[in-house]
Amino acid sequence: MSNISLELDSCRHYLTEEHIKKAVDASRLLIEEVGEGNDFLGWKDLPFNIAEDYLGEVKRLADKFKACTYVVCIGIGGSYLGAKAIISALGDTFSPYKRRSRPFVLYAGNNLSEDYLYELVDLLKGESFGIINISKSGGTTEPAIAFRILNQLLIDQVGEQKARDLTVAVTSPISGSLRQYALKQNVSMIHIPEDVGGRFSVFTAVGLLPIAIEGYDIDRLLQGARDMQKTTISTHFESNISMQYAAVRNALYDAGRKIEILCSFRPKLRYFAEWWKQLFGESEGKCGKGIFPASANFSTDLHSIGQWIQEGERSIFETVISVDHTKHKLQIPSNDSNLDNLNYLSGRRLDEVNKSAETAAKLAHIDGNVPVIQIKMPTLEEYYLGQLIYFFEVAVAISGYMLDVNPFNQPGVEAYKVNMFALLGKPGYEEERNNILRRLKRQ
Ligand SMILES: O=P(O)(O)OC[C@H]1O[C@H](O)[C@H](O)[C@@H](O)[C@@H]1O
Repeated sequence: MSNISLELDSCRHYLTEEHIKKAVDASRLLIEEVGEGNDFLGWKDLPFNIAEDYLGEVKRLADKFKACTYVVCIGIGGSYLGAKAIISALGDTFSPYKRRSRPFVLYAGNNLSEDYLYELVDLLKGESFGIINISKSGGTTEPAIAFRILNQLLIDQVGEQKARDLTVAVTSPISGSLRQYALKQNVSMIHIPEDVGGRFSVFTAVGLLPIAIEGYDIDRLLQGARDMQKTTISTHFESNISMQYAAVRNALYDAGRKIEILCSFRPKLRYFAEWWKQLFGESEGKCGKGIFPASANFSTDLHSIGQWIQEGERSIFETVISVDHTKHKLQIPSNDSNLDNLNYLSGRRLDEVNKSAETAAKLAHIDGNVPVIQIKMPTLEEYYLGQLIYFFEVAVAISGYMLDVNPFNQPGVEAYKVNMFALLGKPGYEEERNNILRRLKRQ
């Protein structure tokens, strides 16, 4: 079985002995569990430690929804991005418009848009649907509001008892209002281990349950993660691609490359990049430090921000996820009139054109002084996606430690929440409310 690999040709010269040493030291902190945030390292051994009972329960809960047309996955941040990343990478791009034998997973609670929820409710009216409500803390505002609205719709459509049967709560085993709700209402509940943070939770029910509902192979996903764990939980620089990636991106950062653009020529990886942005953004962006994680979808974006990438400020580097094989084959047909001048491509696979675009962009960007890191994966299958997720999880932990920040907290996310609660008049925020109202009057 081949593996995901890393190619650093255009940026290896940025690496110094000092960066390599820092990366080895950071790996040691992770492996010996003595770095900051070491009470949130449950993700590290999850692929090996996940109990058969727990996995069995995930599969049983997924089966509960078999007869539903839709299952709404309610959650925000780490509580939906991993599932959406994997499901989008594995799925048929046009599945919303095709007949399916499995339930279709929809997402809610990741924004506060009234139109979004109205339109979702409108779609679900009269349809058979279920809800998985995912929140580690159990009290995040966006998913809580979405659940209140969708739960009411479900009760109106099928009655209280059936609505309970069609709901699963994925939350903390200890505290939070979602847990209290599930206990009081006798709703099925599966826990997120306390020592696994939201953005590291793909290999818990947070990611596994929606992925299993869509019918994908969660055992293969975990196998990929396990195989990646064997080489990345190690201090051996030459064989540890997570450590190499962490080292080179820190070297690039020290050389003034403050923005990393995760790119791919596969639209199916668009949401993978969204998952990656949360993982790296929340883990590293603190204490006035951190690479800004951005993303681009090529070749689409070569026709928009491609200009900036080629000739704009040289503060960027690119990390390209290259996928070797497609799932389907499609040839470009010949055409007698050749009015579009495309006959030189007749009979050739579209993937050949896509790969040429990828090589062309890589060379052009290197020529334009953009360092390019390449991550190669054989196909978009569960096994390799499991590898890729785990590869990035280890990399961000090492990279964060190299930067001397705690990669496992996200204190900055609270700031907007406090202001929002104050503005909305949430009990307990009276003083903040007075301050913020005074401040707004002044503006
Ligand atoms: O799962 P929850 O507790 O609802 O949290 C959902 C998300 O929101 C928080 O504000 C954090 O920034 C994220 O790291 C987290 O994944």
